[in-house]
Amino acid sequence: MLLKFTKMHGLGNDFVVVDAVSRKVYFNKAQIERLGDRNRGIGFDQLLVVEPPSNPDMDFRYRIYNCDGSEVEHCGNGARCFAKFVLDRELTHKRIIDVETKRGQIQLKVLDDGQVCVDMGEPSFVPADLPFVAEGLMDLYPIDVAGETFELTPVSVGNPHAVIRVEELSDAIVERVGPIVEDHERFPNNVNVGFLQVLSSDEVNLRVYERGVGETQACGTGACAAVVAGIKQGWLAADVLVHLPGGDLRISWQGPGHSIQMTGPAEKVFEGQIYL
Ligand SMILES: N[C@H](CCC[C@H](N)C(=O)O)C(=O)O
Repeated sequence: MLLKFTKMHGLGNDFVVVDAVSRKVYFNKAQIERLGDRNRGIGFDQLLVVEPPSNPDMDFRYRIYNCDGSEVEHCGNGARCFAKFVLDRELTHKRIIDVETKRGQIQLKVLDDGQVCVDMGEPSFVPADLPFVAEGLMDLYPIDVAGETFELTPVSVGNPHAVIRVEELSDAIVERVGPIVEDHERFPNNVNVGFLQVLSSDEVNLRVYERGVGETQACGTGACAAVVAGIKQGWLAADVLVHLPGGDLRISWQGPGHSIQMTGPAEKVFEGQIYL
């Protein structure tokens, strides 16, 4: 089967996007891993599959797969690229788009400058919502990583995140600690690991070791998780500029009962086709 796709990225977090509205297409785990392989396939952090909605009140459904083939609940950078994709391909002419994902319903607004504002839904700090194995509710959760103790804030943005505040964002800590926490037994479904350096109450540096991928140049849900964790801990204000290796995201959260708002770019790189 000849598969047509669009290669896109959000701040260097890269995607292959497939239109499964015009023509149904399904992928098995092995196909996703091969397509995602940067040496033997196309290469991507995530595969995004755009489908018709199951709920008639929604405009689309889109499925998200990490390059290891695992299907996940939410993808912030992917949501922005999804919005650009469906407008570019004239699958819709709406600039406010309602979408079903595995985590639930989200709303995307395509702004006049081409940036996309995403209502990312409400976060949860309840360990069971990630899931994260914990004796009870705490502010910060100590976790043992190869004999060293780190304090983390568990956050669900629909997908699971462990946010660890650090004084310095060294390669060593991301490369050493990221893989161990991502696969830690206290996260039964694994976890995305964010390393947060607070510069001021409204500006941070962030690196994310993503579940099922490794470190990416940017992580939208990771930026959301880091900001709401910082607000919960009293480190951050309601509107934060997040510097990621691939660029900046603006994240806003007005507190419990409110959705997180994320605004950022979406870029198309090329269109291609490949035999599955
Ligand atoms: N690796 C994530 C999914 C992609 C998230 C990231 N690319 C984003 O922009 O939010 C997970 O397994 O939950």
